[in-house]
Amino acid sequence: MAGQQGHITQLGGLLESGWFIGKGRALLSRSSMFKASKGVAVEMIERVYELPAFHGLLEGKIFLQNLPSIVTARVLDPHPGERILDMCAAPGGKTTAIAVLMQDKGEVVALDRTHNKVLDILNLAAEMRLTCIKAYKLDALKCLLSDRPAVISPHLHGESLGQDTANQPCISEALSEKSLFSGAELSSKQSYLMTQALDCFKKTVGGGHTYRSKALERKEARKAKNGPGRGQTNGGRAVNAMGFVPKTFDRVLLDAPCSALGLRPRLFAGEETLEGLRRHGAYQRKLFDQAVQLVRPGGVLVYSTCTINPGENEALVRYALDTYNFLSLTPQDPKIGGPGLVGGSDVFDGHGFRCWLRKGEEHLVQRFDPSGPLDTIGFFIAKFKVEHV
Ligand SMILES: C[S@@+](CC[C@H](N)C(=O)[O-])C[C@H]1O[C@@H](n2cnc3c(N)ncnc32)[C@H](O)[C@@H]1O
Repeated sequence: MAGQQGHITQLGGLLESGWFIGKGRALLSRSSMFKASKGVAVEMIERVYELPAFHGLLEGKIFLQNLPSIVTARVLDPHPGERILDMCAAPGGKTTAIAVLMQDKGEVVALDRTHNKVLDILNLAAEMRLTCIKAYKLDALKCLLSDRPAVISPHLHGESLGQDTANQPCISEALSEKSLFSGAELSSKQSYLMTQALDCFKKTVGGGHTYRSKALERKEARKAKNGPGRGQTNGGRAVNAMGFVPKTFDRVLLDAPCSALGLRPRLFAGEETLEGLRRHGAYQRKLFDQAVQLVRPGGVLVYSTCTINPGENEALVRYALDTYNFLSLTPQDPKIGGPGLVGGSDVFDGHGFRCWLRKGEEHLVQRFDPSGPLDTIGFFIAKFKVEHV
């Protein structure tokens, strides 16, 4: 694309490998376009394709997804009736794709650490009329109940307990015989926590002696007047989760926050430093350490990113396989992306990101190259079988 502010610009071109998508008037100078992170750069005045905007159109029926995102949900291979965890879920693209594949039967637990993003997930689920999605606000670095101090969080008392007991994961875990008594060996800390949660539940709800704070009474009055609010939220408030019992999910998806170096179009690039890339890698490993413990024996863990940085992709796989001997890479279906990178690079030395895949492992992952013929965003998917006992 060429042009100066105010000039008519041809977008795209009639190149053999490209498209002519129309003519537009540049509203910013070329240099401002590449500096601005927001705003309208070009006003389209003549289009070849009159494509409508997808968002807001056919609400609940269409949700625009990148091809690798759909592939990720399919690679996870969720089945109706299963219990799935989507650890970093907002805005819920993959969460909803998973729920659709499960025919809305079973449970998809979707987490995000940001309150409003949890509301986005709930809104999207409500829009698509998917009832098996339960979204909670939780820092996925603190997903494991065994990591919590052996005290009951204040949110178990009073208001939130009275409002939405069914949606409190720790309580529903505590009440679920499956989690409490079948197979999952609980540490003394977890048992203590469970007992406390049960006691708390019996005292406040089960026994009929419900404690009702003034704040709860005010909230209930508002709810009676205004309706229940959006989705499963309490009048627009996301529910906090405390964490989950280890080894209780059939499948876990970690679609990790990343450097997003695969995203296209990317008008503003060049912010990342090597140190920043390393920080992403370190953060992803911490999230992975949580994810791996939540999968039941024989279950599946899928790790994905929308970056092309091997330090966040192949190096994470190396870390996973070298750290957890009960993990193995498992073939993916569908397999559309190319092979992963074998070897390593000294550029990533010093923080354990130097080593990537070993020969033979490259075909068990999918790497989507944004400059390749598939014309997708850059993306990476690894699928692990979890065999711990
Ligand atoms: C790559 S996006 C997820 C995209 C989403 N899976 C989808 O397909 O729609 C990463 C998300 O992780 C969330 N996140 C980052 N750190 C987190 C943490 N410690 N706990 C929970 N969520 C986190 C961010 O808020 C962001 O929404």
